[in-house]
Amino acid sequence: MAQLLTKTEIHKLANSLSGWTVESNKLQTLRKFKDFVAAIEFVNKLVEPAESAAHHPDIEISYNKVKVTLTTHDAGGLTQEDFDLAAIISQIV
Ligand SMILES: C[C@H](O)[C@H](O)[C@H]1CNC2=NC(N)=NC(=O)C2=N1
Repeated sequence: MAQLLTKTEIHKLANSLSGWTVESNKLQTLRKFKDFVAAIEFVNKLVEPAESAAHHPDIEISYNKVKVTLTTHDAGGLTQEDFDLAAIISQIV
């Protein structure tokens, strides 16, 4: 299982990642699309990278907005796996 990152490591990694905030041991990003269909299309694009990494985002959909939250449930906080997946998700349009 991936190891929990220290606060210093989290701070450093978060600084090199744009568009994400760190909220109580979670990484979060909010993406906005033209409509619900476009939001769902984005969510569908998260499936392959999540399955490949065996690491899965928590997802909230509200009409045209998608909130993606990353945390490592097994470890009880943020690990390198969350930052790796965040970097991949950032590339998805
Ligand atoms: C066995 C399996 O790989 C684990 O349970 C994985 C699956 N996906 C996961 N995703 C996330 N976000 N956190 C986890 O701890 C986690 N655990």
